Amino acid sequence: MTHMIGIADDEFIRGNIPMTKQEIRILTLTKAKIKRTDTILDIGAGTGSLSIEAALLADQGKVFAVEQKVEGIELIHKNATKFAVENLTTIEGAAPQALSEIPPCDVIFIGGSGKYLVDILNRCDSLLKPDGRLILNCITIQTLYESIVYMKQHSSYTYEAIQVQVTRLNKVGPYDMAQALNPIHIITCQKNSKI
Ligand SMILES: C[S@@+](CC[C@H](N)C(=O)[O-])C[C@H]1O[C@@H](n2cnc3c(N)ncnc32)[C@H](O)[C@@H]1O
Repeated sequence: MTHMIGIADDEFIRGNIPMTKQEIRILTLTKAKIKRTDTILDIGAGTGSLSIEAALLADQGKVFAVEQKVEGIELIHKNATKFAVENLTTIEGAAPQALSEIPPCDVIFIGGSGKYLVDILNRCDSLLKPDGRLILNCITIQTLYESIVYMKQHSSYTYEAIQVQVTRLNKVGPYDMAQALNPIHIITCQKNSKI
């Protein structure tokens, strides 16, 4: 059965690793246009919330979840077990070095890159199939800027970007109080097969 995206945040097992929130996850997965047989790479997979939903959508494909923190890897394993996901492989280590064994991909997510963004983008460029999609979730302005500059310098891509800032109404006693989540930029990059 096709997975309906939008698992609630509190359904995931969480620790001290920042997790992509439900509303951002929904948008990110929608932009990726995942097909059931896709091979997907999630760089900076954190708790695995995005990887898990991607794996449920690509139930006849594969997801590779790359995360540099041991706690994240443990959380991804726990969440994969909780959601009965069997088509997900974790890779512990920092990109781009940790990407040496990844096969060609239909979809790549970058949710964390540290100081290595351009090297990671170069490696992703060699991994992404023609017509593949690369989706960046940018928390910092530097990641946003470097990614846009990279895409402008590489004519094999077209891209669009949005800024999203979600405010949830949380229950506080008898009240519903607005509580803002961090703004984020989502860049959707499409690799063209014809240039
Ligand atoms: C905002 S979190 C990602 C959240 C994740 N999408 C989720 O749903 O839980 C960013 C993650 O990227 C990881 N990270 C940062 N740079 C990395 C790199 N170069 N290679 C692998 N992981 C990296 C961090 O350890 C962190 O867990």
